[in-house]
Amino acid sequence: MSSGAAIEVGGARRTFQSGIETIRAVDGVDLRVEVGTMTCLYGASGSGKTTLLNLIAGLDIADQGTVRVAGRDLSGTSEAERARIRLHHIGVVFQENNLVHEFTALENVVVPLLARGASLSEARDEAADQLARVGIAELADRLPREMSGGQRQRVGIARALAGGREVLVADEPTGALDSANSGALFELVASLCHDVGVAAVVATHDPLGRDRADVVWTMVDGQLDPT
Ligand SMILES: Nc1ncnc2c1ncn2[C@@H]1O[C@H](COP(=O)(O)OP(=O)(O)OP(=O)(O)O)[C@@H](O)[C@H]1O
Repeated sequence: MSSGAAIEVGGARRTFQSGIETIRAVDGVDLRVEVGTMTCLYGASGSGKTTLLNLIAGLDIADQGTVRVAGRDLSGTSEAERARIRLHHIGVVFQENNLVHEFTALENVVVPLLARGASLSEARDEAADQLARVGIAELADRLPREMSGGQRQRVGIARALAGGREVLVADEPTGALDSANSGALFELVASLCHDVGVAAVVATHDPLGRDRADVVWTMVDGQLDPT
């Protein structure tokens, strides 16, 4: 397995203007996430976790500093270019899994593979492999509403990593799960990092996530404190 940094954030700042108030949501963050490791961002509500994850996922751009993900510098890139980088390298999972309700588990995972140019049969084969990797091969033909919250999040992770994306960005992925399902989901993310070489950064309030992570940072007022 290769080593090195999958994510390198240097001196990143993101401010928001709210009336006359300037909010420093991310205030000079340096963060390095190695290939094959899980990093947990812990911290109170409003401390800046989502804003930082959005910078790493290329959903937003830093006002200052650099954000390099999978060897690409996201600063100064257009939205279209960042969408292309996400399609190939960065999978994103949210608290609400954003699955397409009318599609089966397999079809949800097929979608990004088709967008990357795979044929339908290649995409179906790979999607089945991805579902097996997250432990729900037998649920391939179920609709999201026919699955538990934990199973739906597993489909979300399979979709996020489909096509060999090497970086996983997860924002409160267990926010809607009970503790048994949360523990199992964090365990899955850790094993994808350690066994497959994914680099994951996970924002959570859940101590179970902190327990599974290789590296834990606490975010306070837009800054990172080592834990
Ligand atoms: N688009 C925006 N416009 C103005 N302020 C924003 C915007 N996005 C975030 N903020 C502010 O930036 C700060 C950090 O918010 P952020 O959502 O990153 O925190 P968080 O740690 O993810 O919180 P939570 O755990 O509740 O999701 C907060 O003060 C928030 O109100």
